[in-house]
Amino acid sequence: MELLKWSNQDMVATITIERPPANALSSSLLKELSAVLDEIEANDEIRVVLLHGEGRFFSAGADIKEFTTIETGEDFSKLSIYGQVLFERMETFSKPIIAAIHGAALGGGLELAMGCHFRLVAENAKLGLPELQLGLIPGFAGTQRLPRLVGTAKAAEMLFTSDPVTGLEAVQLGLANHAYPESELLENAYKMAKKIAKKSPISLKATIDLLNYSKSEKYYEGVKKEAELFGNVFVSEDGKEGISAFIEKREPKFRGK
Ligand SMILES: C/C=C/C(=O)SCCNC(=O)CCNC(=O)[C@H](O)C(C)(C)COP(=O)(O)OP(=O)(O)OC[C@H]1O[C@@H](n2cnc3c(N)ncnc32)[C@H](O)[C@@H]1OP(=O)(O)O
Repeated sequence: MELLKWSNQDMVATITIERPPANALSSSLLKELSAVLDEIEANDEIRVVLLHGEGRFFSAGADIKEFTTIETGEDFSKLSIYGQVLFERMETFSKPIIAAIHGAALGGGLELAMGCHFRLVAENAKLGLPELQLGLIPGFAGTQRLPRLVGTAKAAEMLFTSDPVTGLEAVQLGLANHAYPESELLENAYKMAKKIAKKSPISLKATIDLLNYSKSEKYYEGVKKEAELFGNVFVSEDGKEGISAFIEKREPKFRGK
């Protein structure tokens, strides 16, 4: 593994995202994550998974620079489906997965965290789905998971404005379970993971299976539609403008085309 490392101690697997400077989720990183999940799934000594990021951020989202190498709307839809399927696998995984978020979880980074069973955050972390700032929309099921966690109106505000919430606000909204000073986040996350690891893996798996029944058919229809529209927005002029503006570090000018 080049972009992730993982270790196993006390029946807790800790996965660390290591892709400086922003832990952006390139397609290779997503493939590595899938391979790590295969290994963890097959390892009976692991009962809980803790996911966090090395460096300044948990993850600043999908790799915006890689977007410039993708040409067709169909290929963007394929990328969207790849992330959706991977994060669905996490939410339906046989072992609990906890995200420990410091710095920022933005765009695909927050979508990755929302694919975990719950989130623990640093008080000053920033969590948001800023894709509309890029002339795009979320594509890794964020449009469906965010409203389930924070309600439709707050999700609409976060999406329309692109403004992130802090770790403390995320707890008030139900997006995260607990907030800690950044220096104490990992220690507390690990403590909770070890507590969960003492439970029977059979009842943990059964609980995860049952929690997933709270997702309706509409949820899955929404995820499918998201992938289709994700492809559409990328081939719009505004989508190209938003990505160029990010790379050139300037404000985008959207024209509705
Ligand atoms: C399906 C999923 C879709 C998506 O996820 S779309 C992406 C959604 N995410 C975003 O829009 C977040 C974009 N990033 C930011 O807003 C900011 O960055 C941060 C708030 C994370 C950090 O800001 P600051 O502290 O001022 O640092 P900095 O100079 O902007 O970033 C440091 C370096 O990291 C690169 N970077 C940041 N985010 C991404 C990204 N998502 N993809 C690729 N590169 C990224 C930058 O470009 C820069 O790099 P350099 O030093 O070479 O200029």
